[in-house]
Amino acid sequence: MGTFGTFRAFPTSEKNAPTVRKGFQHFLANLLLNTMTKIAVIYYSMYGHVHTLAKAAIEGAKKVEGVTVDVFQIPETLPEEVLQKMHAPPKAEDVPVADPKTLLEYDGFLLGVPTRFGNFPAQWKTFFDATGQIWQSGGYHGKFAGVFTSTASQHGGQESTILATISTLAHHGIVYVPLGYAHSFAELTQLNEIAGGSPYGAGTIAGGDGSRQPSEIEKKVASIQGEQFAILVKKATHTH
Ligand SMILES: Cc1cc2nc3c(=O)[nH]c(=O)nc-3n(C[C@H](O)[C@H](O)[C@H](O)COP(=O)(O)O)c2cc1C
Repeated sequence: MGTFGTFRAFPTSEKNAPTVRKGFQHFLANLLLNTMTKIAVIYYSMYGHVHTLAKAAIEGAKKVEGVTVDVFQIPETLPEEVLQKMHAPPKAEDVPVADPKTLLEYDGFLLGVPTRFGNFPAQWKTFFDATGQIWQSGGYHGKFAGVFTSTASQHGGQESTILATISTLAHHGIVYVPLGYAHSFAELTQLNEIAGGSPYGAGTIAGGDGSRQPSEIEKKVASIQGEQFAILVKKATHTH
């Protein structure tokens, strides 16, 4: 290690060779990572529905070569006592909690946003409200975001919840990426069964008591959204 023909790239000795080798491997890994498109799937989920859609979106995004996908959850703002009264199960332990600064490293975000009165929840609002400094410095400017959602009822905010996020994205200069119909026409227009989702983004319908789980169609749409979002962000950010 350290020599290429007669050229000595690193002043290595037998003793420091392993350290130099490790450093070089680290350098190569970083170089590779910098050529990758980085996507973060960030969600808030009180009862697990949005988390399930997030997993499907991750699966879709991971199909795209040259893309890395990380997952984060939005910090809870409600006290444990209130969560218990709301019958909220414990949060996923294997998903790190998002910090606004962490997101600076990513090219695109897929946001999982369950509805609250057709709008986004206070947990998401609190997270966005802590991004003032990043907003001032334009830290998120030019990044991309897609949004998926969950509602209790069929018409309780599948579209409006996603539309409500757009003002925040606009202020940050984040480019909103809709799902559209091109790759999910059959799923979004079928009338054989009740399903969430719209051209604005994937969605699930949880039911009034939260007992309905994301259906196969809804998970498929979330996966399509993840994949198409990853393809677009990759195209937009790594053109060389
Ligand atoms: C305060 C509050 C307001 C809600 N508002 C609506 C609403 O306007 N429309 C609707 O369909 N569901 C509404 N819901 C139901 C949630 O959207 C539903 O519990 C959520 O989508 C489930 O996703 P999760 O399991 O990922 O938390 C509301 C729930 C709460 C707690």
